[in-house]
Amino acid sequence: MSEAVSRQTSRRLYGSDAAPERQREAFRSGEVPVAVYGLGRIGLPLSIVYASTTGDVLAAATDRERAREIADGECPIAHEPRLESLLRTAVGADALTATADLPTVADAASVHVVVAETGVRDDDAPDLSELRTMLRDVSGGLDPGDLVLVESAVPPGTCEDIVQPILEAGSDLSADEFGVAACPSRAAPGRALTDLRGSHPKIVGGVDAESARAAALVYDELRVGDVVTVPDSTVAECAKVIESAYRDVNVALANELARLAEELETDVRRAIEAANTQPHCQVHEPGPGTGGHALPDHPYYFVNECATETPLLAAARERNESMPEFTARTLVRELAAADTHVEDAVVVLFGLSYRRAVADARKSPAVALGETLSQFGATVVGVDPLLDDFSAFDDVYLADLDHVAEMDVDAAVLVTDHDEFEGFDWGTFDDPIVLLDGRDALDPDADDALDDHRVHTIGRGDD
Ligand SMILES: NC(=O)C1=CN([C@@H]2O[C@H](COP(=O)(O)OP(=O)(O)OC[C@H]3O[C@@H](n4cnc5c(N)ncnc54)[C@H](O)[C@@H]3O)[C@@H](O)[C@H]2O)C=CC1
Ligand SMILES: CC(=O)N[C@@H]1[C@@H](OP(=O)(O)OP(=O)(O)OC[C@H]2O[C@@H](n3ccc(=O)[nH]c3=O)[C@H](O)[C@@H]2O)O[C@H](C(=O)O)[C@@H](O)[C@@H]1O
Repeated sequence: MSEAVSRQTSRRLYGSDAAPERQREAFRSGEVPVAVYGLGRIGLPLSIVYASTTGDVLAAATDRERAREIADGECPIAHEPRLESLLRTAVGADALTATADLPTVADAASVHVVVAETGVRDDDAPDLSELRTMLRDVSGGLDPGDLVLVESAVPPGTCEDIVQPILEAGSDLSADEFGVAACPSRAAPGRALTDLRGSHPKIVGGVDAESARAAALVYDELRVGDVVTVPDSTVAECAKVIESAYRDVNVALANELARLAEELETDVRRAIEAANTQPHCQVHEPGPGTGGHALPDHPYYFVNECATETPLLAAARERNESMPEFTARTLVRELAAADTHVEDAVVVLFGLSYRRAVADARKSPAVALGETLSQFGATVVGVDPLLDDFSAFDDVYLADLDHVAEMDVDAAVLVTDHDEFEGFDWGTFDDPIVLLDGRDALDPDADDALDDHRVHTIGRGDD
């Protein structure tokens, strides 16, 4: 094969007959044009990891405003360490080109990384609408030898049954002319760049062996962590869903055990900690519920998409989804013990995001908790120093942390234990309040300011 053709094939990885080292060199040098579609919580950090590896990535957003913002080096994602500075560096070095011109991007790239939001709809059926649209955009510019890497979390079988057919239909190519691999992101918000660089292995599964080979080469160059190549794309998709389902079941176990604390009149949290000193026992932590993009959604990829019954996964979902109401009813009981009726109560929710250190209220337990307490007649106030989008909280008044102590408060619930609450002076409330700790974040023995308040911790039946 002539040098020109060989160099041409080194622009493309899927089916390339260039020597593997030549392919790696072509990828690292930016000769293999890469596009990342979807510049959100995962896609934007990922595009920066690509930019720092290849020196030239096309970052494709649907939203022209977001593309302009990123092209100007402005970072739309908060609370991701180093993201803002690395974005400015990548844009300044012309290593990252942000655009909303999707057809041009799709034509230019030969590695297409798709990071569309996925999840389930209100009826808990998979919602792949954003991914389908993104794939149609990609298919318009797909060429023989291109490789599509699906980073989104999707139901098992998606790459074979949905991704490939959409790409074939939109490109007039046959499935054996391009590669598709499931490469589900395992990054956690708040540490996305660290995780994307390789804090744990990257799972890769191709619709065929050549897709898997090319995808593994890309991630081996991109990351310091190991690449785990599994037999096919469905196995990779399944692994991601299993991770979330395992965590959901484990948290559901912790929450179910926590509900026993009152009856047993014991410290179930401490008992879990003691049980976990056994290497085969790793029960997670009880809390007021489970939010985010994974635990509330991914188990339904099995429960609602498989004909085979999965009662354990369904039960875990039910247990975790009922924790906000359990938390609300526990608060009503504690208020009554303090001679306060919930209808007369002003209740402050500390932490509205779905977990600590993130600014994201997606399916946060605080949403259901606020709604339930409002239905019980309470006046509910929310405080979250990280969050900037409060659109999920219809029934909740918002307050700043600095002003909440000036309010006439009857109760407070620690829903999400942001670090920003650690220095809060609980002594600034004029009168004793009911204080429900959903995250075992308070320490009455160490903090005298708590002495005047009626403190109860979910999972503790002896406090
Ligand atoms: N957020 C998280 O904690 C994690 C999410 N994931 C998975 O990563 C995937 C993406 O999640 P997020 O980044 O949180 O979603 P996101 O909603 O923050 O980002 C998706 C982005 O894609 C853009 N977009 C939609 N259609 C597009 C198109 N046709 N072309 C270009 N851009 C388009 C949207 O405007 C948005 O900015 C999901 O499958 C999720 O399950 C995986 C690990 C962690
Ligand atoms: C298997 C796994 O650890 N998945 C991670 C998870 O991250 P995510 O940001 O959703 O946070 P998380 O720590 O799982 O917490 C989810 C929810 O569950 C709650 N939670 C979590 C752990 C626990 O012991 N108790 C508990 O109540 C959290 O408060 C939160 O409301 O989901 C991410 C995702 O896929 O969206 C994934 O990339 C991350 O690696």
